[in-house]
Amino acid sequence: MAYQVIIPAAGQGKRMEAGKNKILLEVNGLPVFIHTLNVFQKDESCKGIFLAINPEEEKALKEILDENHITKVVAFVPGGKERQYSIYNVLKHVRQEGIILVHDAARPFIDKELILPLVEAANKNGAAILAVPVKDTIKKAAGNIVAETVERTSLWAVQTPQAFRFSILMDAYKKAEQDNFLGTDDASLVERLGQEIVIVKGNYDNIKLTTPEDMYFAEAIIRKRQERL
Ligand SMILES: Nc1ccn([C@@H]2O[C@H](COP(=O)(O)OP(=O)(O)OP(=O)(O)O)[C@@H](O)[C@H]2O)c(=O)n1
Ligand SMILES: C[C@](O)(CO)[C@H](O)COP(=O)(O)O
Repeated sequence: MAYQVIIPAAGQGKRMEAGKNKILLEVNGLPVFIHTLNVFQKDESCKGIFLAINPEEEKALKEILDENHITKVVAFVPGGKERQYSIYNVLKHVRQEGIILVHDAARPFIDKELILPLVEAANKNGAAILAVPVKDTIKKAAGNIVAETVERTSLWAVQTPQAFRFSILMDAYKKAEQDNFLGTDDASLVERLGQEIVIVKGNYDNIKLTTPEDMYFAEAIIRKRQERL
């Protein structure tokens, strides 16, 4: 089933403390964002990649994409101050039909086998997200004092891709703009429409590279995958 994908890549990577956009860091000899885009480049169901970028990185990104034979990028759109604004900027450039995925450039280990069930769930239900059961106990706190232990069996650690019927996602973004609402994922905007969101169980390899230690987790994931070959 065909889809298009928005890949937000316009962050600064502050928490990675690398002094540059973390999606340009290399894992196993390739930039993080190339690992990510390769998955969609190789997926015949992916009919177009739309990138939110930092304009000052455009030339370098295009050179790297050419070197790696990534040919499906349809548009390079300037990102915004927040992840949500970057995605909204891109949405206005996407063909307004079918299923649209949003996937973080900073999540290079998405398993291609998970994309079809996610797209099918979004086609059937309107919206679907990848998530994994939380493994740690989660508590709410006031400062450093525990306020509440959150019951774990109903908790999920949400990932990307997140998949939507295009019209639903666009309506959600328009409402968030009208209401001046800022969310940390796209599904939180869609939930505000009263739209049901289906969870598709993902896997724990699909980490978001966020802080320095995530880079050695990344090396371990690559090694595990190479051993399987
Ligand atoms: N204004 C922003 C912020 C983030 N992103 C992208 O959204 C994804 C998830 O964001 P995050 O992990 O928070 O990346 P950064 O914002 O770069 O990280 P930090 O918050 O540490 O600066 C990343 O691929 C990032 O490039 C984006 O396109 N535009
Ligand atoms: C969208 C996301 O990856 C789902 O877990 C996450 O919310 C992004 O958070 P970030 O702080 O913008 O990286």
